[in-house]
Amino acid sequence: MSVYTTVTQAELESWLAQYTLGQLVELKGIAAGITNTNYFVTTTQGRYVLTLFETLKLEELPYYLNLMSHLARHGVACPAPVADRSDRFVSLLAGKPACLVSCLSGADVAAPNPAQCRAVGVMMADMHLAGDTYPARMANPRGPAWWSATAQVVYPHMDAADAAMLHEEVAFQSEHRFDALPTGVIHADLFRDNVLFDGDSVAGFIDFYYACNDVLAYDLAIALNDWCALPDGDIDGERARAMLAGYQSVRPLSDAEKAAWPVLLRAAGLRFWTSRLYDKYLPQAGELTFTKDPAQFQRVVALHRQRQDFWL
Ligand SMILES: Nc1ncnc2c1ncn2[C@@H]1O[C@H](COP(=O)(O)OP(=O)(O)O)[C@@H](O)[C@H]1O
Ligand SMILES: N[C@@H](CCOP(=O)(O)O)C(=O)O
Repeated sequence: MSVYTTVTQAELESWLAQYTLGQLVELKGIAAGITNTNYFVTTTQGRYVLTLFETLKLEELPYYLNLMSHLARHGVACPAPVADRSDRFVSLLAGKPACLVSCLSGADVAAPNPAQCRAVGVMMADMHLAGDTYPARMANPRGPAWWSATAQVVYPHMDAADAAMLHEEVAFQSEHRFDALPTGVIHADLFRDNVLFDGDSVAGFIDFYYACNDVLAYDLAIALNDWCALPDGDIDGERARAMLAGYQSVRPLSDAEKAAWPVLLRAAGLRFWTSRLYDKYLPQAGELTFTKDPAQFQRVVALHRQRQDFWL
């Protein structure tokens, strides 16, 4: 469940008085999600999603909410934050930073087809182009410095062979620099549970709270490792080619990005292998970790190490 903070009707009514959204009709908790508390909020003016941030602080939120607003204004399918009468996207509710965003239609897809993978590729490229005019900057909090430090913390909990492989991957990535590749705003966590679909059309990307400035093709590698993965960690070539073709129909990859692609796929696998290991061995109180199997990403990385064809 993902209602960590309970909001009463009365609390919400009083908070909603800061907005021009009419009267509260319904407040309903959302079961899905891991990090934050989410509710569907219906008012006499429409339907919204209320998020109470459980870990991010008030002063950290403008980067993400202004980004979503920027992307939505540029035609990217994503929730648009709603401003209150003081023109703020975020303020405290029940002691937590809280915001309202537009409610999207659609649902996430557990077993995507090639057409859906292509549509995600197209929308990601649109998002990368739209992000070009977003002025704020955010370093990637889950970059090489983070995975190197986190690996040190998890090694003692791991089987010796697995720890050796993790060590090799961290060392391998440290030998590669991506300074010459195009950078910009990336989502950085565009997994299947962060995209809503209406049929084969993207209804919206959600959960932008890992968004940051980093290598654009790395974002595509993160998405491909999840959207195109088979249960054994191998990649379904048909879905991978569809996602890459969709992306490149809007933003063709440069020769330098293509040359870096195999290393980026391993970097994307390493990032989530490491975070899942950390969550498994050092779970935070109240955190839901049962769906996040580190072995899936270890297999993804192991297979990328042996691969010759990268679908380009
Ligand atoms: N703007 C939105 N429109 C419709 N549904 C949404 C929206 N934002 C979130 N949801 C629903 O809430 C669920 C949890 O949201 P998510 O951002 O993934 O939460 P968390 O940050 O806790 O992981 C999603 O799976 C989706 O069903
Ligand atoms: N999509 C990720 C979860 C988000 O990353 P984390 O660093 O918060 O664990 C996954 O499926 O592992």
